[in-house]
Amino acid sequence: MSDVLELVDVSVVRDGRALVDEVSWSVKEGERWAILGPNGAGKTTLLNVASTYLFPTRGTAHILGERLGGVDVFDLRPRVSMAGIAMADKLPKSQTVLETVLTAAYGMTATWQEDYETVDEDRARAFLDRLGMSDFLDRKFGTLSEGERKRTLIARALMTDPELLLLDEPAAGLDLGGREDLVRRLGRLARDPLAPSMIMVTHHVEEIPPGFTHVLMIRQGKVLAAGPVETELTSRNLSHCFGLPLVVEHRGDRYTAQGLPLS
Ligand SMILES: Nc1ncnc2c1ncn2[C@@H]1O[C@H](COP(=O)(O)OP(=O)(O)OP(=O)(O)O)[C@@H](O)[C@H]1O
Repeated sequence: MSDVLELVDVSVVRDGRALVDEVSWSVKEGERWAILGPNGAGKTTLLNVASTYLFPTRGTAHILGERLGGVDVFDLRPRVSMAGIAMADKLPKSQTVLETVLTAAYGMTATWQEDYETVDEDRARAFLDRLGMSDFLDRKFGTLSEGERKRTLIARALMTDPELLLLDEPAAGLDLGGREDLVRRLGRLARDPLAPSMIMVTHHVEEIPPGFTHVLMIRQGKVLAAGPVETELTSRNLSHCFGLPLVVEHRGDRYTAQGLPLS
């Protein structure tokens, strides 16, 4: 298995503070990682390095075998896709859901009278179907609910056929039904051997989809645990990560966590 991502002693320093602090981490092809950590831990900063949009202040980052800083990022970027709420702000609200996904195939955010190939349109429809968005193809992106918007963004991220898919808090802001629907769909994607390697940032162990193989826990920019979910997603590690006593339970292919009652 080759490395999709390899960070060696990576630090990202702003205003004299290390937002990411000497992180060494490698993601192999086919792995699905969940990044867990409290607010401000550096999760999004790490994801921004993986997406090639942020260069480390120190250390080396290899993404899909290319060294960040030693390769033209414009060659690398089409191979990595990010589905996050930051992208939603860049997409025209008046565009339809189908157009929103289709434009990704052309490296654009808005339609510009391109002649879309039927094959691209078929792929866009198929990804939207996979994310349960078939009934929304002609709806304006700006009129979608939070959950519908998130599912559209994931379909859009898959449209470029990336080798690495980055998901920034895909279930944040969703109601229970929306979360469970998304977790099931991400679980199906995670188990698809043809799907890209995946890294997902989340605050909640309940949001880790079945089929996710590894977990990285960070706190104050430092890695506390990294490895297979079965061995690393423990009460001890999670308590250390979030700074209070937590009990992790594993039921079926899902996880839950609860704080211990105050004595
Ligand atoms: N450009 C910047 N300059 C200075 N500090 C920054 C900058 N960007 C982020 N930070 C700080 O870096 C820390 C890590 O931010 P980051 O967004 O990576 O955390 P996070 O783990 O994703 O947090 P959250 O769970 O709240 O989204 C935060 O304290 C944030 O305020």
